[in-house]
Amino acid sequence: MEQRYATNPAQIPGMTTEELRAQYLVPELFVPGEIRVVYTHHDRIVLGGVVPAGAELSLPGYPEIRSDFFLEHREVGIVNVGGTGTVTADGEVYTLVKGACLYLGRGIREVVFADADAGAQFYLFSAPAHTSYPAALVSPGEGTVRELGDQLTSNRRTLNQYIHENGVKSCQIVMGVTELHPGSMWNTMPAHTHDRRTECYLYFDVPEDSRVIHLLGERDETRHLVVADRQAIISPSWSLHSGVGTAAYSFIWAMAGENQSFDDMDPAPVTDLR
Ligand SMILES: O=C(O)C(=O)C[C@H](O)C(=O)CO
Ligand SMILES: [Zn+2]
Repeated sequence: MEQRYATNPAQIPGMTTEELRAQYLVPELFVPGEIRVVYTHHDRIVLGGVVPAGAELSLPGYPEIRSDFFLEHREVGIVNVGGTGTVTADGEVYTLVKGACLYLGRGIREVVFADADAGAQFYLFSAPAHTSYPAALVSPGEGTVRELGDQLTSNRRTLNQYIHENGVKSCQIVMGVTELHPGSMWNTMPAHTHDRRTECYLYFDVPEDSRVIHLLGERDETRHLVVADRQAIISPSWSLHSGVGTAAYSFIWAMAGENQSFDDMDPAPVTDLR
């Protein structure tokens, strides 16, 4: 399991592009036939990518988390960004079409990923959990839907909240998917921070010849990362997180930390950005 230690905003001004990418970009989570996981010490989140590629892949209990099985002390949100696939949790089979979200709580011993048709690609966001909430599957578009932004400011988008205070219950995880409308490129602008939670984005459905320019850092000391399809970003609590694509795209956002209030944001007005 790759380890990413926690960082401090004072490190940002001295970092090269390569150093920024090494800390905050997760470039290759989706590898055929593999389960890849990255552990960030920001709120002890584990990000993962699972590509069964015709096989059955079982989630192991990694030595780094000193647990007999992965969900012994954790919970996980899973979104499929590929073809239809199945997740079997202690014998219960869940079928996830593209965009569906599955929550699995603390205590589930065995989690097995497989294709239903072909080409399933599961994204995992896991955080420490103090208790067990029931497993729940949400179909795409069946969470709490919010229409945000405006075509005039190139940020018209549909935000789907899946795991959240008024939806699927969890200990810490808040998770959903935002889809940019055709012709809209900006996400999360005006930007914000939430010093109480770490947030990670997984950009997907980014066309092969397009990129998302993702902004990070404090509002008066921003930097950018150039992000390709199915690459993830770790955004510490002190960092804003916003992006503009060279074409429309979607992204999975997921958070863990002090509270689960989606609207608990510290706004970063455009005119404050440097
Ligand atoms: O499109 C958006 O705006 C988002 O999806 C924002 C993220 O959900 C977020 O940053 C929540 O804190
Ligand atoms: Zn946010």
